[in-house]
Amino acid sequence: MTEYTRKQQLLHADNVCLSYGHKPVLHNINFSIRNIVRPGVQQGQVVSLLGRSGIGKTQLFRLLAGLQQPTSGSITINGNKQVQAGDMGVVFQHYYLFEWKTIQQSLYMAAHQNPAIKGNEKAAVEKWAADFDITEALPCYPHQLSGGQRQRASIIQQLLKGSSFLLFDEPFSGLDVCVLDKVVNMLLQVSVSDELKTLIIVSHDIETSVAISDTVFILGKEPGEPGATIKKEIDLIERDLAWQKDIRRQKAFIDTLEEIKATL
Ligand SMILES: Nc1ncnc2c1ncn2[C@@H]1O[C@H](COP(=O)(O)OP(=O)(O)OP(=O)(O)O)[C@@H](O)[C@H]1O
Repeated sequence: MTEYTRKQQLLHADNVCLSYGHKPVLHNINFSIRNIVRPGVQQGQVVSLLGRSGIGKTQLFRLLAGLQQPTSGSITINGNKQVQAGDMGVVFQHYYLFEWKTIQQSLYMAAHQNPAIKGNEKAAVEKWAADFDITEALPCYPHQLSGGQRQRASIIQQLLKGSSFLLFDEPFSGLDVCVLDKVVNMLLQVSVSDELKTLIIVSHDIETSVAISDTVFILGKEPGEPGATIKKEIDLIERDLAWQKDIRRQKAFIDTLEEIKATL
């Protein structure tokens, strides 16, 4: 069993509800993300929020990103700070990039927003571009890139801004198997780049999400309930399913997928 402790609370959703008029969408959402500490290992957090289509994932994503306010309840980060737009690096499903700027220009712009790399913006852009194999794409405009390259550029853009939270909307959808592997490795690399870095993945791809996460939250709703809520939290570290290569063939992994499908 991997040795680890969950330390201070990095993000806390407290009784979050969201309604549109009389239509409740999210109801009493409660969960926390804590800092994982492993002796001798630099380790960030990778959390997945899973749920079936139409359950409210996008709405919760928008609340977490601070793009929308809950009808009641609160989402706080780093102690007691109410989350606001800009607090989290947000990687949207369609990888928004400035179409009129080259990738290099967009990445420099992101780097200039991060005081921690002031004076070293060029080196930082070049490093991430090399690490994620898009050096050749730097002089190109977004429309000249493949979907996978756009996605990597978009992730680097958020990384350069230096936010401790990165929020991903369906990062695995529409990718072929080879690119999917690259993206998974990239996310894992990002998650260990800083102990306090937290990746939150909102997805309906159960298998890939479970394969790279340490914790899974399942959003669900029973008939008659006023909105979707967190039905289950699965600690994948406790089950010895986190940070493992070739986990997908293990029985415990397959059983966990079945358990999640039954909860959705
Ligand atoms: N502006 C709005 N007004 C009223 N209802 C809305 C509004 N936006 C979203 N909804 C409702 O909120 C619910 C959840 O939608 P949401 O897009 O979050 O689902 P989802 O889990 O992301 O689905 P998918 O996986 O299919 O994208 C749906 O019933 C949707 O109709």
